[in-house]
Amino acid sequence: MKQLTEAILAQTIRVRPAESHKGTYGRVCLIGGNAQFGGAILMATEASVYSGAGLNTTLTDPSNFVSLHARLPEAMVADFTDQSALSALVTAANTVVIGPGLGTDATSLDILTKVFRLVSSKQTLIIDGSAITLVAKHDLALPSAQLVFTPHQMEWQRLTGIKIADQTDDANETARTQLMNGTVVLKSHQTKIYTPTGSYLNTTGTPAQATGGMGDTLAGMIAGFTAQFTNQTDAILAAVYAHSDIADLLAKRQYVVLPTQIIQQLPSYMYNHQHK
Ligand SMILES: NC(=O)C1=CN([C@@H]2O[C@H](COP(=O)(O)OP(=O)(O)OC[C@H]3O[C@@H](n4cnc5c(N)ncnc54)[C@H](O)[C@@H]3O)[C@@H](O)[C@H]2O)[C@@H](O)CC1
Ligand SMILES: Nc1ncnc2c1ncn2[C@@H]1O[C@H](COP(=O)(O)OP(=O)(O)O)[C@@H](O)[C@H]1O
Ligand SMILES: [Mg+2]
Repeated sequence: MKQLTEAILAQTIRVRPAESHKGTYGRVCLIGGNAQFGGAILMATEASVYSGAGLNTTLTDPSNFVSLHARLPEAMVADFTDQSALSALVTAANTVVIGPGLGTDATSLDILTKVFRLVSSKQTLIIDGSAITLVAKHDLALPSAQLVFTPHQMEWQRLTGIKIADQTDDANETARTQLMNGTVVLKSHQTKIYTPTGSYLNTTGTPAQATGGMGDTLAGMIAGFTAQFTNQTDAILAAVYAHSDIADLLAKRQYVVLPTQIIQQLPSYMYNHQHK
């Protein structure tokens, strides 16, 4: 297993060409946030916007529209039960993220299965939070897209049946290949990333990050990075590294680091780590 270092940032985050526009930096479609978990999709969306994705649209429960717009006028919104909006927005996206705060009821399952039918092989699909639990519970067939699963250890246990104590590198890599030809970001105090081209250990991170919404924020960052940077594996690795590196920087002076504080740091952090 290779260790991730700061080199992944310069390898991934490029100086922006002058001759470019919002369309150059990708379209992200984020799906989640039921009436109970609006904060999750709000943080994921904010992380994608602040990572620099060119256009961001959030499909969520309408009860979240006002709060989302009040915090984040840059993002567009649509009702996640509106079939024609879902269809148009998912098919137009470069990167789709589904799951933060989606919930696991019949409506959530219906949305997830529709999204699985809509995505195609050129798109990156990030499956997080409730969407992972739904795939596990209903044994859903996976679509042909560039798949990225972002489970924490309990979600990985649900998905693979491997108990947390038995989640060794060999078992995890075997389970990844059985599941799909995609990437697994297995989140814990030492996050590991299993990709078709190798496995990586994240070397950044702090217990100051152990608070609700931290993974929702990572899912949004992975969306923002994959939408605008060409190499999808590097984009995932750079997002994982940056998410926890920013937390480490803040934790030098803070007992707890909030997901929204990490998001606020993204534009300056990326400015400091961009490369020609
Ligand atoms: N503000 C919000 O709206 C929030 C919404 N959330 C959403 O709530 C839904 C349920 O997700 P949860 O993860 O809370 O619930 P889950 O029931 O999926 O998992 C949490 C359980 O897993 C256990 N666990 C074991 N190892 C763990 C590890 N390494 N990391 C994290 N948990 C571990 C925890 O102790 C806990 O009992 C998701 O859709 C998620 O996106 C959460 O992100 C919390 C914040
Ligand atoms: N003790 C810790 N050390 C380092 N990182 C942590 C620690 N606890 C949690 N994290 C990170 O916080 C995030 C938690 O993700 P997740 O459990 O999905 O949160 P949520 O669903 O509440 O948003 C992951 O990126 C994980 O690596
Ligand atoms: Mg989560």
